[in-house]
Amino acid sequence: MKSEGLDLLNNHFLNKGTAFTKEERKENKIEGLLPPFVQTLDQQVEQAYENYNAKETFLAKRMYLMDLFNENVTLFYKLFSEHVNEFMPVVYDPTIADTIENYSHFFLDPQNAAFLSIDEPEDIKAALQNAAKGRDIKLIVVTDGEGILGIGDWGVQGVDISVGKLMVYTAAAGVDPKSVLPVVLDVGTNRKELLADDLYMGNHHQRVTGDKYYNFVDKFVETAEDLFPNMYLHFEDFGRSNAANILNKYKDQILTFNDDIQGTGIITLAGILGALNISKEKLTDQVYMSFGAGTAGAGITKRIFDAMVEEGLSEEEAKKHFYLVDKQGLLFDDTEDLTPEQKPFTRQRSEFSNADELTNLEAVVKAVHPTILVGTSTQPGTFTEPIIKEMAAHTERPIIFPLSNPTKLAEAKAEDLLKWTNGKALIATGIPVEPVEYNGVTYHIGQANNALVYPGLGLGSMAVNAKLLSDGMINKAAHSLGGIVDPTQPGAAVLPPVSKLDEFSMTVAVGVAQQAIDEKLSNATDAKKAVADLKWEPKY
Ligand SMILES: NC(=O)c1ccc[n+]([C@@H]2O[C@H](COP(=O)([O-])OP(=O)(O)OC[C@H]3O[C@@H](n4cnc5c(N)ncnc54)[C@H](O)[C@@H]3O)[C@@H](O)[C@H]2O)c1
Ligand SMILES: O=C(O)C[C@H](O)C(=O)O
Ligand SMILES: [Mn+2]
Repeated sequence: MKSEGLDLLNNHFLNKGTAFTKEERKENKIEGLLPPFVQTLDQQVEQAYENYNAKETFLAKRMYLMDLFNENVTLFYKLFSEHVNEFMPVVYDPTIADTIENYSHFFLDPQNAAFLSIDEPEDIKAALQNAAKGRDIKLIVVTDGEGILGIGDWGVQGVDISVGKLMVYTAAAGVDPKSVLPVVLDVGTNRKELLADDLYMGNHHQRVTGDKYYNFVDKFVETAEDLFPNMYLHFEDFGRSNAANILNKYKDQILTFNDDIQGTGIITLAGILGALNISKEKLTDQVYMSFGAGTAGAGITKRIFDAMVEEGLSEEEAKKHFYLVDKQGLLFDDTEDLTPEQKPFTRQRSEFSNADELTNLEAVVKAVHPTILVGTSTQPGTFTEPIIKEMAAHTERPIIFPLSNPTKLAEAKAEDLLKWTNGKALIATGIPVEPVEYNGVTYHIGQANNALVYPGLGLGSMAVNAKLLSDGMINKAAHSLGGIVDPTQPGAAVLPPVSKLDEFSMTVAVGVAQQAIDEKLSNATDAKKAVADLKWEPKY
Protein backbone atom coordinates (compact mmCIF):
# COMPACT_ATOMS: atom_id res chain seq x y z
CA MET A 1 0.00 0.00 0.00
CA LYS A 2 1.23 3.44 -0.91
CA SER A 3 2.19 5.72 2.00
CA GLU A 4 0.75 9.21 1.73
CA GLY A 5 -0.05 12.25 3.83
CA LEU A 6 1.20 12.16 7.38
CA ASP A 7 1.87 8.42 7.03
CA LEU A 8 4.49 9.23 4.42
CA LEU A 9 6.12 11.91 6.56
CA ASN A 10 6.15 9.51 9.49
CA ASN A 11 7.75 6.73 7.46
CA HIS A 12 11.44 7.33 8.12
CA PHE A 13 12.52 5.11 5.23
CA LEU A 14 10.50 7.12 2.71
CA ASN A 15 10.41 10.55 4.27
CA LYS A 16 12.32 13.27 2.42
CA GLY A 17 11.03 16.08 4.64
CA THR A 18 11.56 19.49 3.09
CA ALA A 19 13.13 17.85 0.04
CA PHE A 20 9.78 16.62 -1.31
CA THR A 21 9.26 18.52 -4.55
CA LYS A 22 6.08 20.50 -5.21
CA GLU A 23 4.87 17.69 -7.51
CA GLU A 24 5.60 15.01 -4.92
CA ARG A 25 3.79 17.03 -2.28
CA LYS A 26 0.67 17.20 -4.46
CA GLU A 27 0.85 13.61 -5.55
CA ASN A 28 1.26 12.31 -1.99
CA LYS A 29 -1.25 14.57 -0.23
CA ILE A 30 1.35 16.42 1.78
CA GLU A 31 0.87 19.87 0.31
CA GLY A 32 0.67 22.33 3.19
CA LEU A 33 2.28 19.90 5.67
CA LEU A 34 5.80 21.29 5.19
CA PRO A 35 7.33 24.76 4.98
CA PRO A 36 7.06 25.85 1.35
CA PHE A 37 10.73 26.09 0.35
CA VAL A 38 11.98 22.88 -1.26
CA GLN A 39 15.45 21.98 -0.01
CA THR A 40 18.10 19.77 -1.55
CA LEU A 41 19.55 16.84 0.38
CA ASP A 42 22.80 18.80 0.67
CA GLN A 43 20.99 21.72 2.26
CA GLN A 44 19.30 19.39 4.71
CA VAL A 45 22.71 17.89 5.54
CA GLU A 46 24.12 21.36 6.14
CA GLN A 47 21.25 22.27 8.43
CA ALA A 48 21.42 18.98 10.35
CA TYR A 49 25.18 19.26 10.81
CA GLU A 50 24.72 22.77 12.18
CA ASN A 51 22.29 21.39 14.75
CA TYR A 52 24.61 18.51 15.55
CA ASN A 53 27.48 20.88 16.21
CA ALA A 54 25.34 22.96 18.55
CA LYS A 55 25.06 19.97 20.92
CA GLU A 56 27.80 20.06 23.47
CA THR A 57 28.27 16.50 24.65
CA PHE A 58 28.70 13.24 22.74
CA LEU A 59 25.53 12.01 24.43
CA ALA A 60 23.47 15.00 23.30
CA LYS A 61 24.90 14.64 19.80
CA ARG A 62 23.95 10.95 19.75
CA MET A 63 20.42 11.68 20.87
CA TYR A 64 20.04 14.27 18.16
CA LEU A 65 21.28 11.78 15.56
CA MET A 66 18.85 9.10 16.76
CA ASP A 67 16.00 11.59 16.38
CA LEU A 68 17.22 12.39 12.91
CA PHE A 69 17.36 8.67 12.07
CA ASN A 70 13.79 8.25 13.27
CA GLU A 71 12.73 11.14 11.09
CA ASN A 72 14.63 10.54 7.86
CA VAL A 73 16.94 7.58 7.30
CA THR A 74 18.37 8.88 4.03
CA LEU A 75 19.36 12.21 5.55
CA PHE A 76 20.84 10.50 8.60
CA TYR A 77 23.09 8.26 6.48
CA LYS A 78 24.04 11.02 4.06
CA LEU A 79 25.21 13.10 7.02
CA PHE A 80 26.92 10.08 8.63
CA SER A 81 28.72 9.22 5.38
CA GLU A 82 30.16 12.72 5.21
CA HIS A 83 31.51 12.59 8.77
CA VAL A 84 32.31 8.92 9.38
CA ASN A 85 35.38 9.56 11.50
CA GLU A 86 33.63 12.12 13.65
CA PHE A 87 30.35 10.23 14.05
CA MET A 88 31.66 6.72 14.77
CA PRO A 89 32.41 7.36 18.48
CA VAL A 90 29.04 9.10 18.84
CA VAL A 91 26.75 6.66 17.05
CA TYR A 92 28.80 3.67 18.20
CA ASP A 93 31.42 2.88 20.84
CA PRO A 94 32.14 4.50 23.32
CA THR A 95 29.01 6.74 23.57
CA ILE A 96 26.71 3.78 22.97
CA ALA A 97 27.82 2.39 26.35
CA ASP A 98 26.25 5.43 28.08
CA THR A 99 22.96 4.99 26.30
CA ILE A 100 22.88 1.29 27.13
CA GLU A 101 23.51 1.92 30.81
CA ASN A 102 20.73 4.54 30.89
CA TYR A 103 18.38 3.07 28.30
CA SER A 104 15.26 2.76 30.44
CA HIS A 105 15.62 6.32 31.67
CA PHE A 106 16.47 7.88 28.30
CA PHE A 107 13.89 5.84 26.38
CA LEU A 108 11.99 7.68 23.67
CA ASP A 109 11.64 5.30 20.76
CA PRO A 110 12.11 1.55 20.22
CA GLN A 111 14.23 2.22 17.08
CA ASN A 112 12.48 -0.42 14.98
CA ALA A 113 13.87 -3.27 17.07
CA ALA A 114 12.17 -6.59 17.76
CA PHE A 115 11.95 -7.28 21.50
CA LEU A 116 11.64 -11.02 22.10
CA SER A 117 10.80 -12.11 25.62
CA ILE A 118 11.62 -15.53 27.01
CA ASP A 119 8.35 -15.31 28.92
CA GLU A 120 6.39 -15.14 25.65
CA PRO A 121 8.17 -17.44 23.22
CA GLU A 122 4.91 -17.93 21.33
CA ASP A 123 5.14 -14.27 20.22
CA ILE A 124 8.50 -14.58 18.46
CA LYS A 125 7.00 -14.91 14.99
CA ALA A 126 4.53 -12.08 15.39
CA ALA A 127 7.18 -9.80 16.91
CA LEU A 128 9.60 -10.39 14.04
CA GLN A 129 6.84 -9.87 11.49
CA ASN A 130 5.59 -6.73 13.19
CA ALA A 131 9.07 -5.26 13.30
CA ALA A 132 9.86 -6.22 9.70
CA LYS A 133 6.54 -4.80 8.46
CA GLY A 134 6.74 -6.66 5.17
CA ARG A 135 10.35 -5.68 4.49
CA ASP A 136 12.74 -8.24 3.01
CA ILE A 137 15.12 -8.67 5.95
CA LYS A 138 18.65 -9.68 4.95
CA LEU A 139 20.54 -8.87 8.13
CA ILE A 140 19.74 -9.28 11.81
CA VAL A 141 21.97 -8.23 14.67
CA VAL A 142 20.85 -9.99 17.84
CA THR A 143 22.03 -9.66 21.43
CA ASP A 144 20.88 -11.07 24.73
CA GLY A 145 22.60 -8.22 26.55
CA GLU A 146 24.70 -10.40 28.85
CA GLY A 147 28.18 -9.32 27.76
CA ILE A 148 27.78 -5.80 26.46
CA LEU A 149 31.25 -4.54 25.47
CA GLY A 150 33.17 -4.86 28.74
CA ILE A 151 30.33 -3.41 30.86
CA GLY A 152 28.56 -6.72 31.34
CA ASP A 153 24.91 -7.60 31.78
CA TRP A 154 22.42 -4.87 30.85
CA GLY A 155 19.41 -7.04 30.04
CA VAL A 156 17.00 -5.62 27.49
CA GLN A 157 18.91 -2.32 27.48
CA GLY A 158 21.54 -4.05 25.37
CA VAL A 159 19.19 -3.60 22.39
CA ASP A 160 21.10 -0.42 21.56
CA ILE A 161 24.16 -2.46 20.61
CA SER A 162 22.08 -4.20 17.92
CA VAL A 163 20.83 -0.83 16.71
CA GLY A 164 24.33 0.74 16.73
CA LYS A 165 26.10 -2.17 15.04
CA LEU A 166 23.52 -2.04 12.23
CA MET A 167 24.04 1.68 11.73
CA VAL A 168 27.74 0.98 11.21
CA TYR A 169 26.88 -1.71 8.62
CA THR A 170 25.11 0.92 6.57
CA ALA A 171 27.53 3.80 7.12
CA ALA A 172 30.60 1.67 6.42
CA ALA A 173 29.45 -0.78 3.77
CA GLY A 174 26.19 0.58 2.39
CA VAL A 175 23.93 -2.18 3.67
CA ASP A 176 20.37 -1.09 2.81
CA PRO A 177 18.78 0.12 6.07
CA LYS A 178 15.40 -1.21 4.89
CA SER A 179 16.86 -4.72 4.90
CA VAL A 180 18.03 -4.82 8.51
CA LEU A 181 16.44 -5.68 11.84
CA PRO A 182 17.86 -5.17 15.34
CA VAL A 183 16.76 -7.86 17.79
CA VAL A 184 17.12 -8.31 21.54
CA LEU A 185 16.40 -11.55 23.37
CA ASP A 186 15.17 -10.55 26.81
CA VAL A 187 15.95 -13.56 28.98
CA GLY A 188 16.17 -11.53 32.20
CA THR A 189 19.15 -9.85 33.84
CA ASN A 190 21.36 -10.57 36.81
CA ARG A 191 22.12 -6.89 37.39
CA LYS A 192 20.60 -6.04 40.76
CA GLU A 193 20.25 -2.30 40.09
CA LEU A 194 18.08 -3.02 37.06
CA LEU A 195 15.89 -5.53 38.88
CA ALA A 196 15.40 -3.00 41.65
CA ASP A 197 14.58 -0.17 39.26
CA ASP A 198 10.83 0.34 38.67
CA LEU A 199 11.60 2.06 35.41
CA TYR A 200 13.69 -0.83 34.06
CA MET A 201 12.02 -1.82 30.79
CA GLY A 202 12.96 -5.48 30.60
CA ASN A 203 11.81 -8.64 32.33
CA HIS A 204 12.24 -8.19 36.07
CA HIS A 205 13.77 -11.58 36.77
CA GLN A 206 17.13 -13.34 36.81
CA ARG A 207 18.58 -14.64 33.56
CA VAL A 208 17.04 -17.88 32.43
CA THR A 209 19.77 -20.43 31.70
CA GLY A 210 20.18 -24.04 30.54
CA ASP A 211 17.78 -25.84 28.22
CA LYS A 212 15.06 -23.22 28.49
CA TYR A 213 17.53 -20.56 27.34
CA TYR A 214 18.94 -22.63 24.47
CA ASN A 215 15.46 -23.67 23.35
CA PHE A 216 14.46 -20.02 23.21
CA VAL A 217 17.54 -19.14 21.13
CA ASP A 218 16.73 -22.10 18.89
CA LYS A 219 13.16 -21.01 18.43
CA PHE A 220 14.31 -17.51 17.53
CA VAL A 221 16.86 -18.81 14.99
CA GLU A 222 14.38 -21.19 13.38
CA THR A 223 11.62 -18.62 13.15
CA ALA A 224 13.92 -15.94 11.79
CA GLU A 225 15.34 -18.36 9.20
CA ASP A 226 11.85 -19.32 8.21
CA LEU A 227 10.63 -15.77 7.80
CA PHE A 228 13.81 -14.41 6.21
CA PRO A 229 15.54 -17.26 4.36
CA ASN A 230 18.33 -15.15 2.85
CA MET A 231 19.37 -13.63 6.13
CA TYR A 232 22.86 -13.11 7.59
CA LEU A 233 22.55 -13.59 11.35
CA HIS A 234 25.02 -11.60 13.45
CA PHE A 235 25.33 -12.44 17.17
CA GLU A 236 26.66 -9.69 19.44
CA ASP A 237 27.69 -9.45 23.08
CA PHE A 238 26.38 -12.77 24.38
CA GLY A 239 27.92 -13.94 27.66
CA ARG A 240 31.11 -16.00 27.85
CA SER A 241 29.30 -19.22 28.67
CA ASN A 242 26.95 -19.00 25.67
CA ALA A 243 28.65 -17.11 22.82
CA ALA A 244 30.89 -19.91 21.55
CA ASN A 245 28.25 -22.61 22.15
CA ILE A 246 25.78 -20.73 19.99
CA LEU A 247 28.31 -20.11 17.23
CA ASN A 248 29.42 -23.75 17.18
CA LYS A 249 25.82 -24.92 17.05
CA TYR A 250 24.79 -22.89 14.00
CA LYS A 251 27.91 -22.05 12.00
CA ASP A 252 27.82 -25.13 9.79
CA GLN A 253 24.07 -24.90 9.21
CA ILE A 254 23.26 -21.30 8.41
CA LEU A 255 24.94 -18.06 7.35
CA THR A 256 25.86 -16.73 10.77
CA PHE A 257 28.59 -14.73 12.43
CA ASN A 258 29.73 -13.98 15.97
CA ASP A 259 31.26 -10.55 16.01
CA ASP A 260 33.11 -10.81 19.34
CA ILE A 261 34.74 -14.14 18.45
CA GLN A 262 35.20 -13.92 14.69
CA GLY A 263 35.08 -10.18 13.97
CA THR A 264 37.55 -9.39 16.73
CA GLY A 265 39.78 -12.28 15.59
CA ILE A 266 39.88 -10.86 12.07
CA ILE A 267 40.68 -7.27 13.02
CA THR A 268 43.32 -8.27 15.55
CA LEU A 269 45.05 -10.55 13.06
CA ALA A 270 44.91 -7.73 10.51
CA GLY A 271 46.45 -5.37 13.09
CA ILE A 272 49.22 -7.83 13.92
CA LEU A 273 49.98 -8.34 10.23
CA GLY A 274 50.10 -4.54 9.91
CA ALA A 275 52.48 -4.30 12.86
CA LEU A 276 54.76 -7.01 11.43
CA ASN A 277 54.74 -5.18 8.14
CA ILE A 278 56.28 -2.22 10.00
CA SER A 279 58.76 -4.23 12.08
CA LYS A 280 59.55 -6.61 9.19
CA GLU A 281 59.28 -9.57 11.54
CA LYS A 282 57.58 -12.91 10.90
CA LEU A 283 54.33 -14.02 12.52
CA THR A 284 55.79 -17.45 13.24
CA ASP A 285 58.56 -15.87 15.35
CA GLN A 286 56.10 -14.20 17.73
CA VAL A 287 55.24 -15.14 21.30
CA TYR A 288 51.56 -14.33 21.83
CA MET A 289 49.96 -13.47 25.14
CA SER A 290 46.23 -13.00 25.62
CA PHE A 291 45.23 -11.10 28.76
CA GLY A 292 41.56 -11.86 29.43
CA ALA A 293 40.88 -15.11 27.60
CA GLY A 294 37.10 -14.85 27.36
CA THR A 295 34.89 -14.66 24.27
CA ALA A 296 37.08 -12.17 22.41
CA GLY A 297 40.43 -13.26 23.87
CA ALA A 298 39.94 -16.91 22.95
CA GLY A 299 38.44 -16.01 19.55
CA ILE A 300 41.47 -13.88 18.69
CA THR A 301 43.89 -16.55 19.93
CA LYS A 302 42.31 -19.16 17.67
CA ARG A 303 42.51 -16.84 14.65
CA ILE A 304 46.21 -16.02 15.22
CA PHE A 305 46.90 -19.73 15.82
CA ASP A 306 45.22 -20.64 12.52
CA ALA A 307 47.32 -17.98 10.78
CA MET A 308 50.53 -19.48 12.20
CA VAL A 309 49.51 -22.92 10.99
CA GLU A 310 48.75 -21.48 7.60
CA GLU A 311 52.24 -19.99 7.54
CA GLY A 312 53.72 -23.44 7.87
CA LEU A 313 53.87 -24.39 11.55
CA SER A 314 52.42 -27.71 12.65
CA GLU A 315 49.58 -27.40 15.18
CA GLU A 316 51.88 -28.70 17.86
CA GLU A 317 54.61 -26.19 17.09
CA ALA A 318 52.12 -23.34 16.76
CA LYS A 319 50.60 -24.01 20.21
CA LYS A 320 53.98 -23.39 21.81
CA HIS A 321 53.68 -19.72 20.80
CA PHE A 322 50.57 -19.03 22.92
CA TYR A 323 50.02 -18.09 26.56
CA LEU A 324 46.61 -17.29 28.02
CA VAL A 325 46.27 -15.22 31.17
CA ASP A 326 42.89 -14.87 32.84
CA LYS A 327 41.65 -14.18 36.39
CA GLN A 328 43.51 -17.24 37.65
CA GLY A 329 46.84 -16.05 36.15
CA LEU A 330 48.59 -18.11 33.47
CA LEU A 331 46.23 -20.89 32.43
CA PHE A 332 47.64 -24.39 32.98
CA ASP A 333 46.12 -27.69 31.97
CA ASP A 334 45.16 -28.29 35.60
CA THR A 335 43.69 -24.80 36.22
CA GLU A 336 40.12 -24.89 37.48
CA ASP A 337 37.14 -23.51 35.56
CA LEU A 338 38.75 -23.53 32.13
CA THR A 339 36.37 -22.84 29.25
CA PRO A 340 36.36 -25.24 26.27
CA GLU A 341 37.94 -22.46 24.16
CA GLN A 342 40.82 -21.99 26.66
CA LYS A 343 41.68 -25.67 27.01
CA PRO A 344 43.62 -26.13 23.75
CA PHE A 345 45.98 -23.27 24.67
CA THR A 346 46.90 -24.11 28.26
CA ARG A 347 50.49 -24.74 29.39
CA GLN A 348 52.04 -27.32 31.67
CA ARG A 349 53.40 -26.40 35.09
CA SER A 350 56.54 -28.38 34.38
CA GLU A 351 57.56 -25.76 31.80
CA PHE A 352 58.30 -23.28 34.59
CA SER A 353 60.43 -23.41 37.71
CA ASN A 354 58.06 -20.93 39.41
CA ALA A 355 54.69 -22.07 38.03
CA ASP A 356 52.90 -21.44 41.31
CA GLU A 357 53.90 -17.77 41.24
CA LEU A 358 52.44 -17.14 37.78
CA THR A 359 49.16 -15.82 39.10
CA ASN A 360 49.37 -12.26 37.79
CA LEU A 361 50.23 -10.59 34.51
CA GLU A 362 53.50 -9.10 35.71
CA ALA A 363 54.92 -12.45 36.82
CA VAL A 364 53.81 -14.13 33.59
CA VAL A 365 55.29 -11.44 31.36
CA LYS A 366 58.59 -11.80 33.24
CA ALA A 367 58.56 -15.56 32.81
CA VAL A 368 57.44 -15.70 29.20
CA HIS A 369 58.74 -12.55 27.41
CA PRO A 370 55.82 -12.13 25.01
CA THR A 371 56.29 -10.16 21.81
CA ILE A 372 52.55 -9.60 21.40
CA LEU A 373 50.24 -8.64 24.27
CA VAL A 374 46.51 -8.35 23.58
CA GLY A 375 44.12 -7.12 26.28
CA THR A 376 40.47 -8.23 26.33
CA SER A 377 40.17 -8.41 30.10
CA THR A 378 37.73 -5.54 30.86
CA GLN A 379 40.28 -4.48 33.52
CA PRO A 380 41.37 -0.86 33.10
CA GLY A 381 44.98 0.19 33.59
CA THR A 382 46.28 -3.36 33.93
CA PHE A 383 49.05 -2.86 31.33
CA THR A 384 51.20 -1.00 33.85
CA GLU A 385 54.55 0.73 33.34
CA PRO A 386 56.62 -2.07 34.93
CA ILE A 387 54.86 -4.73 32.85
CA ILE A 388 55.30 -2.84 29.59
CA LYS A 389 58.94 -1.96 30.37
CA GLU A 390 59.64 -5.59 31.14
CA MET A 391 58.08 -6.65 27.85
CA ALA A 392 59.99 -3.98 25.90
CA ALA A 393 63.28 -5.05 27.48
CA HIS A 394 63.08 -8.35 25.62
CA THR A 395 61.66 -7.41 22.25
CA GLU A 396 62.60 -4.64 19.84
CA ARG A 397 59.06 -3.70 18.69
CA PRO A 398 56.50 -4.94 21.24
CA ILE A 399 53.03 -5.31 19.75
CA ILE A 400 50.56 -4.10 22.38
CA PHE A 401 46.80 -3.98 21.80
CA PRO A 402 44.67 -2.85 24.76
CA LEU A 403 41.30 -3.75 23.24
CA SER A 404 38.84 -3.56 26.12
CA ASN A 405 35.92 -1.21 25.49
CA PRO A 406 34.56 1.30 26.24
CA THR A 407 37.28 3.90 26.89
CA LYS A 408 37.05 3.65 30.66
CA LEU A 409 37.99 -0.06 30.53
CA ALA A 410 41.07 0.04 28.26
CA GLU A 411 44.10 -1.81 29.67
CA ALA A 412 46.33 1.18 28.85
CA LYS A 413 46.45 4.49 27.01
CA ALA A 414 48.36 4.63 23.71
CA GLU A 415 50.20 7.71 24.88
CA ASP A 416 51.59 5.91 27.95
CA LEU A 417 52.56 2.82 25.96
CA LEU A 418 54.62 4.97 23.61
CA LYS A 419 56.27 6.82 26.49
CA TRP A 420 57.14 3.64 28.39
CA THR A 421 58.64 1.98 25.30
CA ASN A 422 60.44 5.01 23.93
CA GLY A 423 58.15 5.08 20.90
CA LYS A 424 58.84 1.43 20.03
CA ALA A 425 55.45 -0.10 20.79
CA LEU A 426 53.23 -0.99 17.85
CA ILE A 427 49.79 -0.20 19.18
CA ALA A 428 46.13 -0.66 18.36
CA THR A 429 43.25 0.25 20.65
CA GLY A 430 39.60 -0.79 20.77
CA ILE A 431 38.27 2.76 20.82
CA PRO A 432 39.34 5.63 18.56
CA VAL A 433 42.42 7.54 19.74
CA GLU A 434 43.83 10.84 18.46
CA PRO A 435 47.38 10.72 17.04
CA VAL A 436 50.09 10.99 19.70
CA GLU A 437 53.09 13.33 19.42
CA TYR A 438 56.18 11.80 20.94
CA ASN A 439 59.82 12.85 20.44
CA GLY A 440 58.96 14.80 17.32
CA VAL A 441 57.08 11.94 15.64
CA THR A 442 53.31 11.82 15.09
CA TYR A 443 52.13 8.31 15.92
CA HIS A 444 48.86 7.26 14.32
CA ILE A 445 47.03 4.71 16.41
CA GLY A 446 45.10 2.01 14.59
CA GLN A 447 41.67 1.08 15.88
CA ALA A 448 41.43 -2.68 16.28
CA ASN A 449 37.68 -2.71 16.56
CA ASN A 450 35.61 -5.32 14.79
CA ALA A 451 33.64 -2.44 13.23
CA LEU A 452 36.46 -2.10 10.73
CA VAL A 453 35.67 -5.49 9.22
CA TYR A 454 32.24 -6.80 10.07
CA PRO A 455 30.40 -4.45 7.66
CA GLY A 456 32.44 -5.53 4.63
CA LEU A 457 32.35 -9.17 5.67
CA GLY A 458 28.56 -9.03 5.97
CA LEU A 459 28.00 -7.12 2.75
CA GLY A 460 30.24 -9.53 0.79
CA SER A 461 28.52 -12.60 2.24
CA MET A 462 25.04 -11.22 1.63
CA ALA A 463 25.84 -9.98 -1.86
CA VAL A 464 26.54 -13.50 -3.14
CA ASN A 465 23.98 -15.18 -0.88
CA ALA A 466 26.70 -17.33 0.66
CA LYS A 467 25.42 -20.55 2.22
CA LEU A 468 27.81 -20.33 5.18
CA LEU A 469 30.53 -18.08 6.52
CA SER A 470 33.66 -20.21 6.09
CA ASP A 471 37.09 -19.94 7.65
CA GLY A 472 38.37 -19.12 4.20
CA MET A 473 36.05 -16.10 3.95
CA ILE A 474 37.07 -14.96 7.42
CA ASN A 475 40.72 -15.33 6.54
CA LYS A 476 40.22 -13.39 3.34
CA ALA A 477 38.73 -10.50 5.34
CA ALA A 478 41.75 -10.45 7.68
CA HIS A 479 44.13 -10.23 4.75
CA SER A 480 42.16 -7.51 2.95
CA LEU A 481 43.25 -4.56 5.07
CA GLY A 482 46.91 -4.47 4.09
CA GLY A 483 48.40 -2.12 1.52
CA ILE A 484 46.54 1.01 2.62
CA VAL A 485 48.99 2.32 5.23
CA ASP A 486 52.58 3.11 4.17
CA PRO A 487 54.60 1.15 6.75
CA THR A 488 57.79 3.09 6.01
CA GLN A 489 56.41 6.36 7.40
CA PRO A 490 57.58 7.10 10.95
CA GLY A 491 54.64 6.66 13.33
CA ALA A 492 52.59 4.69 10.77
CA ALA A 493 49.46 3.01 12.15
CA VAL A 494 49.11 -0.78 12.16
CA LEU A 495 45.63 -0.55 10.62
CA PRO A 496 44.04 1.72 8.01
CA PRO A 497 42.25 4.82 9.32
CA VAL A 498 38.52 4.82 10.07
CA SER A 499 38.21 7.79 7.68
CA LYS A 500 38.70 5.24 4.86
CA LEU A 501 36.19 2.79 6.30
CA ASP A 502 33.82 2.93 3.32
CA GLU A 503 36.70 2.36 0.90
CA PHE A 504 38.24 -0.67 2.57
CA SER A 505 34.84 -2.16 3.46
CA MET A 506 34.41 -2.58 -0.31
CA THR A 507 37.78 -4.35 -0.59
CA VAL A 508 36.77 -6.67 2.25
CA ALA A 509 33.30 -7.26 0.72
CA VAL A 510 34.58 -8.12 -2.75
CA GLY A 511 37.36 -10.36 -1.36
CA VAL A 512 34.92 -12.25 0.86
CA ALA A 513 32.34 -12.58 -1.93
CA GLN A 514 34.98 -13.93 -4.31
CA GLN A 515 36.16 -16.42 -1.69
CA ALA A 516 32.58 -17.68 -1.22
CA ILE A 517 32.32 -18.18 -4.98
CA ASP A 518 35.70 -19.96 -5.10
CA GLU A 519 34.64 -22.28 -2.28
CA LYS A 520 31.35 -23.04 -4.07
CA LEU A 521 29.40 -21.58 -1.18
CA SER A 522 27.60 -19.35 -3.66
CA ASN A 523 26.09 -19.66 -7.12
CA ALA A 524 27.05 -16.11 -8.04
CA THR A 525 29.64 -15.56 -10.74
CA ASP A 526 30.74 -11.94 -10.46
CA ALA A 527 31.74 -10.86 -6.92
CA LYS A 528 32.36 -7.23 -7.78
CA LYS A 529 29.06 -6.79 -9.55
CA ALA A 530 27.13 -8.59 -6.81
CA VAL A 531 28.60 -6.29 -4.16
CA ALA A 532 27.99 -3.16 -6.25
CA ASP A 533 24.40 -4.26 -6.92
CA LEU A 534 23.60 -4.73 -3.24
CA LYS A 535 25.26 -1.55 -2.03
CA TRP A 536 22.80 1.14 -0.99
CA GLU A 537 23.50 4.84 -1.18
CA PRO A 538 21.81 7.62 0.74
CA LYS A 539 20.09 9.65 -1.96
CA TYR A 540 16.55 10.61 -2.89
N1 LIG B 1 38.12 -4.11 20.10
C1 LIG B 1 37.21 -4.96 19.78
O1 LIG B 1 36.83 -5.09 18.63
C2 LIG B 1 36.59 -5.82 20.83
C3 LIG B 1 35.78 -6.88 20.44
C4 LIG B 1 35.21 -7.71 21.41
C5 LIG B 1 35.44 -7.43 22.75
N2 LIG B 1 36.22 -6.36 23.08
C6 LIG B 1 36.43 -6.03 24.48
O2 LIG B 1 37.06 -7.09 25.14
C7 LIG B 1 36.61 -7.14 26.48
C8 LIG B 1 36.16 -8.55 26.80
O3 LIG B 1 35.03 -8.88 26.04
P1 LIG B 1 34.52 -10.37 25.98
O4 LIG B 1 33.31 -10.36 25.15
O5 LIG B 1 35.63 -11.26 25.61
O6 LIG B 1 34.12 -10.61 27.50
P2 LIG B 1 34.28 -11.95 28.37
O7 LIG B 1 33.58 -11.71 29.61
O8 LIG B 1 33.90 -13.13 27.55
O9 LIG B 1 35.84 -12.03 28.64
C9 LIG B 1 36.53 -11.28 29.59
C10 LIG B 1 37.60 -12.19 30.17
O10 LIG B 1 38.43 -11.41 31.03
C11 LIG B 1 38.65 -12.17 32.19
N3 LIG B 1 39.05 -11.32 33.31
C12 LIG B 1 38.26 -10.63 34.16
N4 LIG B 1 39.00 -10.05 35.12
C13 LIG B 1 40.29 -10.36 34.86
C14 LIG B 1 41.52 -10.07 35.49
N5 LIG B 1 41.56 -9.32 36.57
N6 LIG B 1 42.64 -10.55 34.94
C15 LIG B 1 42.61 -11.32 33.83
N7 LIG B 1 41.47 -11.64 33.20
C16 LIG B 1 40.32 -11.17 33.70
C17 LIG B 1 37.34 -12.90 32.43
O11 LIG B 1 37.50 -14.01 33.31
C18 LIG B 1 36.99 -13.31 31.01
O12 LIG B 1 37.54 -14.55 30.65
C19 LIG B 1 35.50 -6.11 26.60
O13 LIG B 1 35.95 -4.95 27.23
C20 LIG B 1 35.12 -5.83 25.19
O14 LIG B 1 34.70 -4.51 24.99
C21 LIG B 1 36.79 -5.57 22.17
O1 LIG C 1 31.38 -2.92 20.20
C1 LIG C 1 32.59 -2.69 20.10
O2 LIG C 1 33.07 -1.56 20.12
C2 LIG C 1 33.54 -3.82 19.82
C3 LIG C 1 33.18 -5.10 20.43
O3 LIG C 1 32.17 -5.78 19.75
C4 LIG C 1 32.98 -5.08 21.91
O4 LIG C 1 32.16 -5.87 22.38
O5 LIG C 1 33.67 -4.33 22.58
MN1 LIG D 1 30.81 -6.80 20.99
